[in-house]
Parts: sequence; C-alpha cells; structure tokens
Amino acid sequence: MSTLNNDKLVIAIDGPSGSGKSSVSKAVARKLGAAYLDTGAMYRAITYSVLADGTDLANADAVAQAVRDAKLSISVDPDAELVEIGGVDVTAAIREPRISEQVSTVATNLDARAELVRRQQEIIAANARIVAEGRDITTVVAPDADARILLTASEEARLRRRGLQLGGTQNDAQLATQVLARDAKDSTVVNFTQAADGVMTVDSSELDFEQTIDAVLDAISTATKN
Ligand SMILES: Nc1ncnc2c1ncn2[C@@H]1O[C@H](COP(=O)(O)OP(=O)(O)OP(=O)(O)O)[C@@H](O)[C@H]1O
Ligand SMILES: Nc1ccn([C@H]2C[C@H](O)[C@@H](COP(=O)(O)O)O2)c(=O)n1
Repeated sequence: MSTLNNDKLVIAIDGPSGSGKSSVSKAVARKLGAAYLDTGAMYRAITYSVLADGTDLANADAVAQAVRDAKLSISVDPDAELVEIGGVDVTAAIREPRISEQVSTVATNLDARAELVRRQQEIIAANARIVAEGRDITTVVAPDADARILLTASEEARLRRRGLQLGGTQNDAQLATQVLARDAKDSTVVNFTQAADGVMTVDSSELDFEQTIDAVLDAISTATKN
C-alpha cells in the first residue's frame, strides 16, 4: 500500500544545476497536492541582499551575519512564486545571471548554510505535505524524508536546457560559468552528483519534461510503498 495520500508526506529532491529540479518538483508538488520549497531561491535571495547592501561577499563572517539577520520570506505555493527579503519582492531579480554567477560564495559559506538549513527545516516541519528541492535536501535538510531522489541529467542536456530557458541570451562560456563552474564550486561543500544510501536516482537526459515528472512520481510511489 502506498502512503502517497497520507496527511504527512515529505519528498526530498536534489541534483545539479539545470537537471530540472525546480520545474519538475513544482509539477510533482501540484500533482500530490503538496507545498513546494525552492531552497536555492533562499541562497539566491541572500546573495541579492548582500550585494544590494554593499556587504563584501568575500567577508565570510559578514555574510554569515547577514544571513542570520535576514528577514527572508518564501512562498511554498507551487502556483505562486514569491521571494521577499526585508519586505522587498526579489522573485525576478534573484534569477538574473549576475546572481547565478555569485551565489556559490554564499552557498559555500558553512555558517550561512547552517542558518539556511535551520530555516528550511522549520518550513518543512510547518507543512504537512511538501516537496523540497536543492543540493542537500536528501542528505542534510530532510534525510528522513518519505522519498529521496537525485534528479540528474547529462552536462549537454543541462546546458541546452538552461540556454533555452534563458532565451538564447547567454553564450556558451556564460552558460558554462552559470551551470558547470557553479556546480564545481558548490560541490566542494555538498555532494549532489552521487546518490547517498537510500536515495533513488532519476536520470532525465533522455526524457522530456512530462516523462521526467512521471519518472519522479514512479520513484516516489516505489519509495512510499510499504
Ligand atoms: N526533462 C526535461 N526535458 C526538457 N527540459 C526540461 C526537462 N526538465 C527540465 N527542463 C527544463 O530545463 C530548464 C531548467 O530546469 P530547472 O530550472 O527546473 O532546473 P534546476 O535543476 O532547478 O536548475 P537550477 O538548480 O540551476 O535552478 C527549464 O526550462 C525546464 O523547463
Ligand atoms: N539546498 C541548496 C540549494 C541551493 N544551493 C546553492 C547551489 C546554487 O549555486 C545556488 C542556487 O540554487 P539554484 O537556484 O540554482 O537551485 O544555491 C545549495 O548549496 N544548497
């Protein structure tokens, strides 16, 4: 019997940049009638705020303090994306390439991570049914989730998808910086390239978007059968 309809359901999804975590997790959350948490948006919002305040990104202590002080709010409605910091709507701004190029400095700050992990765990605990995605959800934020999935795709597929997503505005070198160089830097503090024990892998390289959603739903169904 599957526990998919249970009142309490936590789904953890990790993977590299451009693998489809955000778009697929959002669609899966809608299908499951669950909340959706984009943890990467939290790292992005802090990066936006630190840059806007003129805090030196290279000053690890100042960045960690900025995270602890941050008045950060994030919607968990999969149909209403909203990220606010200090009451300012930064939903669109945090997707700008300049944020993608600098966010790893926040993501590799261990004190900043500890504070964001704490906040993410609070949000997950406050929502009965939730799909949370990022880089360390299956291993650090929600290691006891009902289903834990690593969503992967080849480098070629991820670069192609990100290029299309950005409407062809970025050249190959810019895409490589935003996708591959970022992953390389982020990988120094978290492992999102190999599935930890008990984590199921879904490789979307040869799947279209709808097939990937179905593959993730199948993996969740398998994990929650007991
Ligand atoms: N299986 C798929 N086939 C084709 N396109 C896909 C597939 N999965 C996702 N996409 C598209 O790829 C793009 C990147 O996906 P998405 O933003 O969800 O990736 P991500 O893993 O969350 O990336 P990041 O971690 O950098 O934010 C989106 O435009 C999305 O619609
Ligand atoms: N749980 C997480 C989520 C995200 N990050 C880092 C990795 C990225 O460089 C950045 C933005 O994430 P994205 O919006 O591209 O998914 O945040 C992380 O370290 N841990």
